[in-house]
Amino acid sequence: MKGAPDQQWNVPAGENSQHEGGFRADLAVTTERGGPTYGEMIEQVRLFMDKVRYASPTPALADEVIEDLKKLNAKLDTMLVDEWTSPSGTRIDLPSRGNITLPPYEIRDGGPDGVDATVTFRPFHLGGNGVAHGGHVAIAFDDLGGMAAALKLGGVARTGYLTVNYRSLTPLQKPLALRTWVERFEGRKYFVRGTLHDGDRLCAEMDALFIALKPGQA
Ligand SMILES: CCCCCCCC(=O)SCCNC(=O)CCNC(=O)[C@H](O)C(C)(C)COP(=O)(O)OP(=O)(O)OC[C@H]1O[C@@H](n2cnc3c(N)ncnc32)[C@H](O)[C@@H]1OP(=O)(O)O
Repeated sequence: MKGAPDQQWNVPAGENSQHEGGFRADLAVTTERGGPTYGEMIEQVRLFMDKVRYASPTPALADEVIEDLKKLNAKLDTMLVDEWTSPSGTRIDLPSRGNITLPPYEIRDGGPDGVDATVTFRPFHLGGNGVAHGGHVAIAFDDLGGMAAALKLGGVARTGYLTVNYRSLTPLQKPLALRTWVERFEGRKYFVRGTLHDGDRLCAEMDALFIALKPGQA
């Protein structure tokens, strides 16, 4: 499983990194932080969200779950770190780099020519009538579009705009092919395109602008 290409997609920051203080380029990428079972922990949280989305608990069960969750939250409270050193988002060996907030994806291939990923929307990504919520599709495009821009420019970029055209329904619980690539760039402006396919069927397309950040820019 891979949450980022082998090739480095973020610029390593040195002592005098220009990005220090901004939207940092030097994410502390690691496959060790959080330990060997961190991925399983994230998976269990996703599974819990799947259950919550569809569960109709009795009042007694809801109270029980609340008490259990309070205990778990109190445990994690003792281990909070800043966003730059949290395993969530920096574990490149895990789906979506271990980022609990993203739809889980795996990178099949990635470089300056683009990103080729497999994304699987979960039951909790339900929009309605058994298919994915459009907002979750946009999140997947945003992250993987940003990755394509980062790989092309060798730095970090923020989304200027992002348009999704929803061409057909996006299924849940099925590996889908998501591709993003830089179509062209002008100075700091990177025009990124993307597609999401279920087999041969086009589910959605992305047209986005990512803007390379200036040194120190947030
Ligand atoms: C691998 C992990 C990847 C993760 C990727 C995740 C990406 C994200 O989700 S980032 C979060 C969402 N985005 C944001 O919050 C960005 C909010 N906006 C901003 O911070 C700023 O507007 C920012 C940084 C994008 C650009 O500001 P700034 O650096 O001052 O650039 P600015 O001079 O205004 O614009 C640069 C060029 O882009 C153009 N531009 C800027 N915004 C837009 C826009 N929305 N539409 C069209 N053109 C735009 C400008 O017209 C200008 O063009 P030109 O050089 O031809 O005159």
